[in-house]
Amino acid sequence: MSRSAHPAGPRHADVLPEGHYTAPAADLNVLDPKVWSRTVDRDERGVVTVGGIGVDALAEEFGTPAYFLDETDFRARCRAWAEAFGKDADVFYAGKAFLSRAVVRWLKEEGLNLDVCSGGELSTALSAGMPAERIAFHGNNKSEEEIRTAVEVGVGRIVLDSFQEIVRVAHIAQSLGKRQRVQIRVTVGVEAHTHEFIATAHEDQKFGIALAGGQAAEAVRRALKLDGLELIGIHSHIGSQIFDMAGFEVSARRVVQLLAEVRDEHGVELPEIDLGGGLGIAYTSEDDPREPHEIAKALGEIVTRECEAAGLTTPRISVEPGRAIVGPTAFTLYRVGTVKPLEGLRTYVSVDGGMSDNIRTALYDAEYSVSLVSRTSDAAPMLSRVVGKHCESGDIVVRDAFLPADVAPGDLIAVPATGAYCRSMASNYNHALRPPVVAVREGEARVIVRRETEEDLLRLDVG
Ligand SMILES: Cc1ncc(COP(=O)(O)O)c(C=O)c1O
Ligand SMILES: N[C@@H](CCCC[NH3+])C(=O)O
Repeated sequence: MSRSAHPAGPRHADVLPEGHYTAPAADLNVLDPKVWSRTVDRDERGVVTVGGIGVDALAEEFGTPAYFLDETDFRARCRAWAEAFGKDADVFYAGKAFLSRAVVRWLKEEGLNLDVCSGGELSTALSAGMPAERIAFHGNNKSEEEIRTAVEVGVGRIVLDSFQEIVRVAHIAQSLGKRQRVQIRVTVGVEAHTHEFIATAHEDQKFGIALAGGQAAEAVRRALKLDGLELIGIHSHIGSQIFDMAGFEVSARRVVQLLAEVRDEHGVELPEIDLGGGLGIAYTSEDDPREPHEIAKALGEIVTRECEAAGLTTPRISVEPGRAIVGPTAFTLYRVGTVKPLEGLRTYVSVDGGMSDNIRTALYDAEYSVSLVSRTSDAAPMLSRVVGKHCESGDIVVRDAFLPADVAPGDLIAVPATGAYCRSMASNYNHALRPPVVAVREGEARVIVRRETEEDLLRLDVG
């Protein structure tokens, strides 16, 4: 993501401070459809609406801060992924991005499968009626209890992450008189172009078993020998928020090479490969994500080509998009509190949430956009930093963005593209109450995850 300093000075700065920010849009009132979900608009009063409901009414009914999730957009994205990959492939929504029972029901209705990575996600999925065979269970350190539950309920696949886990899952399955379908997660040695904390295919990190040095081949050797396991394929996930397809292509090629080695050594053609998730979304107008059909085409072609070259039957492909489905479907609505202009620097616009509802800016230096949504404004663009109310100077929601210079206490501002990894990574820092998630669809809004209350926090504190 390239950013350049804008030549024109904002209201409070004759000389622009250092920072990475895009030039303000020609009209700050215009909402870029790249970063806003599909039913977002402005009404005749200038108030932003989602699913036909104004944010003023939403703030009044549900309070702020709150996440508003555009269900129409979520379902459309599920369908786009399912259609792009077609009947010969499987799409597993990665629940870590955001999971609730309503989401599980939507996934089920739209024909998607689900990737879970903890006992908690598994029980949410099951309690909302996701059939176990449509669930993949991930994790680098699944507990014995989690494995036992997953095997007992009959999840469609467990993705094995280490040599120890191969044995652990085999023993548990055997003790339950079952044969568990499994994939082995390999690290293909790709340096994905993303933040270091969310890249997962290089060798020096905790996930998977390296292809390098024949370790993955050894893992296959061991898994094939164990009665409790039915090895159905190889899994690779190279990281998250990735735009460049090159990493996925290298990964696909290396996974197919392993399938060919397995065929040569064992006479077995593993029927599936999973290329993970990680597809990037637009957080600002400068980001240009790929559409699901482009991704499906690129991955399908590379796998088919490599398999033909190796004389293999093309395996069934699966993918695990999380962010690319839910990320763009929600925005966080905040009420502006203190507005503090710092002469020669920028204006700090404080909101009633912060790093407790969006840790991504602090954790990954993530970039977000922000708009004034309770009204339009013709005021000049003002270089702003949207900050929260936590006792921490790094409590930044949007590092550098332009808001109209007349933004004032009481205004509503919204940060788009917060559907993924915001509510799911939310915390109670400073005893903040985690905000609700409100689903909006065709003129109706309903809470799908309620706001935490002080009683919730006090109940955990058992003295
Ligand atoms: C194994 C696996 N699958 C899928 C995902 C989902 O990634 P994303 O939300 O970037 O699509 C992740 C997270 O990075 C993951 O670790
Ligand atoms: N939580 C990260 C991505 C990690 C994805 C899961 N392996 C984010 O917000 O971008």
